[in-house]
Amino acid sequence: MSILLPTNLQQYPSPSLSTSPPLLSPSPSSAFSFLGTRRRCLRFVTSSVASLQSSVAIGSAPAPAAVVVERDQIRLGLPSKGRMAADAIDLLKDCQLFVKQVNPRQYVAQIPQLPNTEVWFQRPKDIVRKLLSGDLDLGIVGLDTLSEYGQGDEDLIVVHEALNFGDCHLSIAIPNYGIFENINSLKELAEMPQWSEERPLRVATGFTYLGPKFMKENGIKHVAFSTADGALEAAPAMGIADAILDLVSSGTTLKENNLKEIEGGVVLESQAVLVASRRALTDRKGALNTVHEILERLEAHLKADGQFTVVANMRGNSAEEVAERVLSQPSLSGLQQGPTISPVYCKQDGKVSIDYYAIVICVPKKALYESVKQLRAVGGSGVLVSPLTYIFDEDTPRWGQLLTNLKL
Ligand SMILES: Nc1ncnc2c1ncn2[C@@H]1O[C@H](COP(=O)(O)OP(=O)(O)OP(=O)(O)O)[C@@H](O)[C@H]1O
Ligand SMILES: O=P(O)(O)OC[C@H]1O[C@H](OP(=O)(O)OP(=O)(O)O)[C@H](O)[C@@H]1O
Ligand SMILES: [Mg+2]
Repeated sequence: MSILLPTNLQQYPSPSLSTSPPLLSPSPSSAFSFLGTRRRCLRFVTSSVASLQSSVAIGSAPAPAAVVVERDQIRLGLPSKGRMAADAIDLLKDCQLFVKQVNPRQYVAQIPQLPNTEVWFQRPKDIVRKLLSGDLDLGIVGLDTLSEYGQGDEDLIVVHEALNFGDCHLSIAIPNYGIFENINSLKELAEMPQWSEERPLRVATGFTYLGPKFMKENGIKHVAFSTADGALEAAPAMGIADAILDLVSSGTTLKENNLKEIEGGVVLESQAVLVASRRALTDRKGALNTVHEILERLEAHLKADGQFTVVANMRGNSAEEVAERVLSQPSLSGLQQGPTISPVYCKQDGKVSIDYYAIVICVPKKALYESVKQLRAVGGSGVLVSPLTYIFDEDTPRWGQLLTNLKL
């Protein structure tokens, strides 16, 4: 199986973990479509071809436009540094997938539990770019980065959309003073008389794809974007911009810079996602199996992570009667399955009898105290609460969705 790569984007010519040498093949026209990221690749290849053409002039063989790399290893991209890096590794660890990185400056690592998979540490935006170019097969990044740099490319498939870390949202913010003091919604902002073709609303953002797209979708015409690499919240006070479009999590940076969010100004809710290249899943041997295993582990862990196991004793005449009492409680009646009820055998005066039943239920962490109160209300005692590590269902719903998406 093979993936097509622009010639000079092969950045890992001899990775110690790869076994197969690169093979040559013609480039498909689809390899460089309308996307910005791909346009960058195209420029790269075009200049490479130009320099190769001059070498043709002095007698070398004509160069192929693209290279197909066959490799046995599935490549998973993880953030090399920044907010997402440690959390991504921790999440995998919680799924019993241990990333063995010899030292933090080494950008390749292995996961012994997935022998056909190698981890490559990259900046999040480069993970998306390399998924598109075929240099990576899977990746963990924020949905914001995926949306900004993936630009809706159909080759990118979100396999798990809620990895439970990196929560933030991409939002428009404006000053909470001056002409903006009474502006509280995107509609009000758009309708301000100040903006015209000559003097548009100036927005500073690092999201130069999502920003204009959002404004266009919301019918905001007189708008101009500028960009910077960070500390965007300074732009309005510096007089460089009227508004900013940036990520917000705690809201502290906005507050400290006298900025406020506005109704209708949220472009995207984001958290970490597992993303795969469609081409890799359909063409690369072993990729689908690897995704299945990672997905099963993630789902089992993430589902369990939000719940506790609760065990309680309950006096009763029969298991059915105890079950009815438990299920009469509003917080407990929504249980997907269960309660599991087992008789507790007691020996009294040489006779074995059943006076109590042990009930086992799983409850959402947020509903724990309410559930305990309701258990007590129907006669529960000796309530034990323990963390749940994994819940393996019959199959993962996301796996079914993935197969449908891949038309498999
Ligand atoms: N408060 C936040 N600010 C920025 N990103 C956040 C925040 N909270 C969660 N995130 C997530 O973390 C990602 C950014 O992580 P980090 O800043 O390490 O990335 P980066 O892409 O390396 O940034 P840069 O290239 O600007 O240094 C975002 O894409 C987003 O998904
Ligand atoms: O809502 P908060 O919790 O305050 O977080 C939001 C801020 O964090 C990020 O900046 P970062 O720390 O990455 O700095 P930078 O913009 O200078 O790169 C983001 O760009 C916001 O400025
Ligand atoms: Mg910032």
